[in-house]
Parts: sequence; C-alpha cells; structure tokens
Amino acid sequence: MTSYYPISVDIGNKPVLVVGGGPVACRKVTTLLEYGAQIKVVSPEICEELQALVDQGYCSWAAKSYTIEDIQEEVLVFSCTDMEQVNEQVARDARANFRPVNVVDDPGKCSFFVPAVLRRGDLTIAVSTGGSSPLVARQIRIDLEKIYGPEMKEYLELLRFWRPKIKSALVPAKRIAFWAKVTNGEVLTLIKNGRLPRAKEVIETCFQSLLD
Ligand SMILES: C[C@@]1(CC(=O)O)c2cc3[nH]c(cc4nc(cc5[nH]c(cc(n2)[C@H]1CCC(=O)O)[C@@](C)(CC(=O)O)[C@@H]5CCC(=O)O)C(CC(=O)O)=C4CCC(=O)O)c(CCC(=O)O)c3CC(=O)O
Ligand SMILES: NC(=O)C1=CN([C@@H]2O[C@H](COP(=O)(O)OP(=O)(O)OC[C@H]3O[C@@H](n4cnc5c(N)ncnc54)[C@H](O)[C@@H]3O)[C@@H](O)[C@H]2O)C=CC1
Repeated sequence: MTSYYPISVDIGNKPVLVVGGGPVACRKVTTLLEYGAQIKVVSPEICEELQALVDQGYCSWAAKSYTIEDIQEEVLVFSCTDMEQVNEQVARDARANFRPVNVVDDPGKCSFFVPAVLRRGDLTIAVSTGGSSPLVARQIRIDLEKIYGPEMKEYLELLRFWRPKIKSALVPAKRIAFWAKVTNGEVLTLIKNGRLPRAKEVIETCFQSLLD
C-alpha cells in the first residue's frame, strides 16, 4: 500500500482543471476557491450550485466533454465524472503530462487525495485515511472542531504577533521559557472565555519578567 506524503501547497492564482460538473465536482471547486485557484470546469452539464459560481465569475466553464487538449498548464487536475472510462482517461492524460491528479471514483488512480480540513485562522488540520474511509476522515474532522474552536484564530494571531519580538529580545533559553508559559493553557482559556485583554496582559507580564 502506497503511503502519501502530506504537504501544503500554494495554489493562489494558479490554473486548476476540474472535469465533471456534479455535486462532487462542486465540492472540490468550492474548497479550491477558498485557496484562490483559477478553476476551469470541463463538463457537458453542470449542477445549479456550480452554475451560480460560474455566473458570479468565480470559475470558468467549458460546456463540452473532456478531451486531452483540456489539460494545459494546470498545477492540479481533478476528475469528478460518474463515467469510469472518462475518469481513467483523465488520470492517464494527467500522468502523461506530469500533472498531479485526483480521481473521485477510484483511490488507486489518484496521485493525491483531498483530506478533510479544519481551518481556524492560521491553524489547518488535515485528516486523511488514505482512501480507506472518507466518511471516517469527515467524522474525525467534526470531532476536532469541538476540541479546536474559533478561539484558535485569535490565539495564533497573538502568538504570531509576539514571535519576531521574542526572537530578537530574548536569548534562546528564555524564549523556551516564554513559549512554555504562554502556551500552557492559561492564555488560550482566557481567549476562549472572551477575555482577550487579560490574555494579552498575561503575555506582557511574562515577557517583562524574562527581560534582563
Ligand atoms: C480517495 C478520495 C479521493 C478524493 O476525492 O480526494 C475519495 C474517494 C471517494 N469518496 C467516496 C465517498 C464519499 N466521500 C465523502 C466525503 C469526502 N471525501 C473526501 C476525500 C476523498 N474521497 C479521498 C480520500 C480521503 C481520505 O480517505 O482521507 C473528503 C475527505 C474531502 C473532499 O472531497 O473534499 C470529503 C469529506 C470532507 C469533509 O467533510 O470534511 C463522503 C461523505 C459525504 O459526502 O458526506 C462520501 C460518501 C460516504 C462514503 O462512501 O464513505 C467514494 C465512494 C463513491 C461511491 O461509492 O460512489 C470514493 C471513491 C472510492 O472510495 O472508491
Ligand atoms: N471522491 C469523493 O469525495 C466522492 C466521489 N464520489 C464519486 O464521484 C462521482 C461523481 O459524483 P457526482 O458529482 O454526484 O456525479 P454526477 O452524476 O452528479 O455528475 C457527473 C458529472 O460528470 C459530467 N460528465 C459526464 N461525462 C463527462 C465527460 N465525458 N467529460 C466531462 N464531464 C462529464 C456530467 O455532465 C456531470 O456533470 C460518482 O460517480 C462517485 O463515484 C461520490 C461521492 C464522494
């Protein structure tokens, strides 16, 4: 069994091809749009939700059956049709063109999978079962949503703000002490309870106590 290497890829303003226009294609397109991809959908017909995205100019649509010429400079290719032969053809063409390809009806034909994703500001948690059970990936994502709530966004924004400051103001041993203190749960709990100003105070006090 192949194991897949997880990475985070920048697809902002990059061309992505989606073959097929049903609900599954639409789910992939919706996620891809969140990351700023330039999407071309190729499909004789598309569902209402995708039509709305096309009408609003979020992606383009070529109303035709897939042919090899549809693969141009795309950084990712998704084959989302209900036709096994078409999906197989897209997979073969994409691989021949060295394009990473995702085939929705057959994990064995994918060179990459789409994980179930939880985002909280700068935090991204991606869950993959390597094709064994997308439903379990989804359930784990839902479980994680309960553990990592919206407070993670403000929490990470705060830590991001302090990072360069700590790097330049404290020696390594004190940096470790600083990060241990501000990530020990107290600051996060304060933010969770709507007490952001107090959380900021705790961090400031910790910083002051470590200055020479
Ligand atoms: C291999 C993979 C390829 C790929 O698409 O990348 C793939 C393949 C297949 N999915 C199928 C079915 C379903 N997929 C979902 C949902 C998701 N599927 C996603 C990913 C992946 N699906 C990749 C593996 C990821 C991994 O294993 O970790 C998620 C995580 C991401 C996303 O698509 O955005 C998203 C959840 C997002 C979220 O909620 O967070 C649901 C549930 C639902 O729709 O509610 C069902 C119905 C229930 C069921 O059947 O389990 C079928 C059978 C089709 C049939 O029987 O006709 C195949 C084909 C096969 O397995 O043969
Ligand atoms: N990977 C995943 O997450 C999941 C995958 N699936 C699989 O995904 C497949 C697609 O699911 P749905 O979107 O519900 O199917 P659907 O039947 O609603 O849509 C299929 C789309 O493919 C298009 N199409 C057909 N022939 C084409 C061609 N030659 N060129 C370009 N486009 C073509 C159709 O016009 C239609 O828009 C299903 O067959 C199922 O096996 C189902 C659920 C989840």
